Amino acid sequence: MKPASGWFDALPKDRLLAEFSLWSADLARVADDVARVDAHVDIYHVDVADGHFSPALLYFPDLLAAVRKLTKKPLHVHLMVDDRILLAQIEQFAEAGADLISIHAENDNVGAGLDLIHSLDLPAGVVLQLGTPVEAAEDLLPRISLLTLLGTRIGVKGQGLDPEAPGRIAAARRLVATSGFSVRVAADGGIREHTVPQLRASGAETIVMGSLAFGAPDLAARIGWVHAQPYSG
Ligand SMILES: O=C(CO)[C@@H](O)[C@H](O)COP(=O)(O)O
Repeated sequence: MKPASGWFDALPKDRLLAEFSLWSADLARVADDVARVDAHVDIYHVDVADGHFSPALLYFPDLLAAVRKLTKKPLHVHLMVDDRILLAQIEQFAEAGADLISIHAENDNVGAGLDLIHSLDLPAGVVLQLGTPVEAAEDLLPRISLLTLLGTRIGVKGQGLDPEAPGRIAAARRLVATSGFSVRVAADGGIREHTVPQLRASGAETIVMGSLAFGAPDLAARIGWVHAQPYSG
């Protein structure tokens, strides 16, 4: 069973949450960017990619440990890594200060990974790539706190939202509602001014913001706008 995830359960449920993707921070000045945006962040999103499971190479445990010293806000680690290193990476990122770890449903070791995350007393999430049926998450719902759906190809930023993404978010919300488990649904990738209302209307409860957050001309106004997005489902 999943451990109690106090901080995650305590986040507001009546508004869209802003996850700030540190991949889109100024990577030469991460500390400056964290100081600049911290007051507006609900959760930091930390992409970890190994160049195999995902084409990118991103973040590593010592870097997360350095970020951990910069903020008290929650750190959500999204592991896009091969099965050969998945379990070791979970342990290392937990040790480095992750508050929530998400792994991919496409990993063969997803069950063992969720067990390990729970044994480290952390809430767990599962992420689905675009081509993976939403129903692949059904049996995992009792064991997770967050279900994230990629809206773009894995490991490439700056892409537009896939047209199937809003429908997949809606399907994920229906799956969670039918299950009766307490799992939030997140949208990751393709988060733009014109896609946020669509994703929220489809049921997204958190969005992973890259350039839309770090490049905002008025960050307070933009996050206020995100928090105020209506959901009528
Ligand atoms: O994982 C991703 C994109 O797939 C995000 O974490 C990136 O940070 C998004 O950056 P933008 O494309 O929104 O600028």
